[in-house]
Amino acid sequence: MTKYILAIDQGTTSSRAIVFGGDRTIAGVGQKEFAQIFPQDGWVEHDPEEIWDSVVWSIKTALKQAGIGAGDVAAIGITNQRETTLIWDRATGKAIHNAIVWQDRRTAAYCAKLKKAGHEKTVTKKTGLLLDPYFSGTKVKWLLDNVKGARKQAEKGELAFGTVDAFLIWRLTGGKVHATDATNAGRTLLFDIGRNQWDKGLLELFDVPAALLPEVKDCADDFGVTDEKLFGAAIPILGVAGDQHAATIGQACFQPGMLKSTYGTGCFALLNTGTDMVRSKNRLLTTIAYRLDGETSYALEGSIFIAGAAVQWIRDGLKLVKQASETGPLARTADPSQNVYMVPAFVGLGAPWWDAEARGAIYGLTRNSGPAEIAKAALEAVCYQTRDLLEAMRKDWKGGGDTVLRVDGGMVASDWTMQFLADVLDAPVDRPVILETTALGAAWLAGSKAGVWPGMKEFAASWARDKRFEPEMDAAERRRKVKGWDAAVRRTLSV
Ligand SMILES: Nc1ncnc2c1ncn2[C@@H]1O[C@H](COP(=O)(O)OP(=O)(O)O)[C@@H](O)[C@H]1O
Ligand SMILES: O=P(O)(O)OC[C@H](O)CO
Repeated sequence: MTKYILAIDQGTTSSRAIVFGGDRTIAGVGQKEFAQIFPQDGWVEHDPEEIWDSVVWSIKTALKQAGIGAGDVAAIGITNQRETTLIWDRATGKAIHNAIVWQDRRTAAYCAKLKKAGHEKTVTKKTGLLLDPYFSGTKVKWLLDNVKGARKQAEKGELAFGTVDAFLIWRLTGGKVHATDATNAGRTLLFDIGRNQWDKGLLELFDVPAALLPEVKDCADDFGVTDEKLFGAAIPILGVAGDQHAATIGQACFQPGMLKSTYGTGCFALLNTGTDMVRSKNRLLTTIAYRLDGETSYALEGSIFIAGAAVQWIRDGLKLVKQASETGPLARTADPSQNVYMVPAFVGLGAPWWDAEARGAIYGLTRNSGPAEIAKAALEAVCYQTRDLLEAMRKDWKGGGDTVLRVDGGMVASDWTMQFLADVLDAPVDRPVILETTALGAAWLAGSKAGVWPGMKEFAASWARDKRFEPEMDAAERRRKVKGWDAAVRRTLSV
């Protein structure tokens, strides 16, 4: 029996497909970036066809690189940028509008209105989330209200809503399956994470017809088979999880108290709290970590909207470097006597501030400040923000944030950043050998379901560390730096 597993990692800036061999090493990779569309201040969109084309291209490339055909693949696992919202026509499979990306703030005023009317408490109780434009619910309403004829069509059952996973499942199965998994459903504002079902009251509040919704399945489940015409053979889709949940799995954070943080476009820290649905008193989110065999494990989550995106801005916007990897070495050359802080609130601030109207700022510039100081401030900002999240976790859950932080995502390639992270957290930071933890998590879901990969225990035991970063900064210096950061954030908040 074939043991190859194909993971599709559909991220914010690129789509990746990775073929894992039976020994869980990478046999082939395909990756394609796609356009970020910014129609207005605070709006972010993706072209659904570009997402689809980049996924198909990546799959074909990964299979070719691995030297195998679709018939050699035992199963597919899908993981995806979460919350990004699509609505498509069930008859044609065509989306009715560009995808509205998780970073998009167009529904900020509507969220503020709902908050003012006192709805946040109920919403948080059911969903573990907050009334913020980040999540899908208000994006769905925006599409139904702003695309001509959409609401009528939705009510007649002619349209389908989904996050990117559901859209890909629909396309991959040739329109046969309309399904998502519990982790993705849990980010929509429409799903009760305690009762594990779509919630009638929330659908009414956000004015979303039930006819739009996908079926919600476990993370390791039967999501149909790919249309044979696509890759030459039908492949079963057996695993699905939002990317941060897949990274939690890929990092083997299966025990309560284990913590991971992923540094891609944004940064997302998840603390496994087991079957305990911990309620945050510090504006963190309660989220489904994963749902396996009908049993739900929960996590506390801190979400930062801009991490690697600040590095991209330094590369593409300011053109201070040619490659993202040059930012760490550049930061190393910065003048240590300068106190430059960047608060990268390009699309508002996420946890624990949740300020949709805040915008980015740089403080402490002098005539001597240059590219090195700005690059350093951008990398440091990601670390300070992680500290803010961990401080909140420590308050919310005994033992929360006191363990080693397992890190992954594009940015963790920067040793300089990881050392500064350990320094400001005053905690060890572990970087694993396999940095593609998100894809690995999706592959494990599919591989274990297919019976070709080991169960949770054996998989967790195979997690291997590449490098541990120990804190080296002295306490007084840490306090001084964090104080400066706190002041910079205060000056950036919109209210
Ligand atoms: N060596 C590096 N130093 C700092 N940032 C990096 C480095 N390599 C990649 N990045 C940043 O990491 C991000 C890409 O990470 P990735 O996990 O692929 O993101 P996503 O899944 O959100 O598309 C980019 O924003 C890029 O700027
Ligand atoms: O594309 P990423 O890796 O930054 O992840 C996006 C998140 O899932 C958004 O919630």
